[in-house]
Amino acid sequence: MSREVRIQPLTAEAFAPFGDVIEASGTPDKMINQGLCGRHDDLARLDFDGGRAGISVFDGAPRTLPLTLDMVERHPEGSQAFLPMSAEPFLVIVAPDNGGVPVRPLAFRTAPGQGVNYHRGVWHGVLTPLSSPGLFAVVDRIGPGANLEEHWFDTPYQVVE
Ligand SMILES: NC(=O)N[C@@H](O)C(=O)O
Ligand code: NI
Repeated sequence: MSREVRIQPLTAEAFAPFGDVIEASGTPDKMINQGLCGRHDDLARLDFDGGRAGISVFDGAPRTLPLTLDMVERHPEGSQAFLPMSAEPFLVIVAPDNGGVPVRPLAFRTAPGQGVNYHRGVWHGVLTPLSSPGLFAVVDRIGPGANLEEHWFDTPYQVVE
């Protein structure tokens, strides 16, 4: 079976088994600030078991395509959200789990203005900007323990356009 993974556009529906797409889509849940701001409310399921929520900034080096994907990781005790601090698309890679092992991954390209929240324990590729600046606000668990499990594929996948 081919080890090529084709990139697809990110949609909330396709990403739903893995997490939440964070974006201002459709009608705001409410208008605030004297009608000058639309609030798109409560867009992500957050989880920080045994810890607390933290906000960090990641400054990621941009990657080129095709991308050799040799590892995915997961955070057993918490969710992890990536909110781009630029309008540049980035690559989102996730993989279904089969008995504690990730199977064939999926790759998505975000649209400008889209962020993602990986649900607790979901296999994902590490932050993969596609251009500079690779700046992201990251909301994830701050607490004891590594909260990190890595899986290195015996044979890497090639993520392609
Ligand atoms: N290790 C770390 O903080 N970052 C990764 O979890 C990632 O998903 O990029
Ligand atoms: Ni992560």
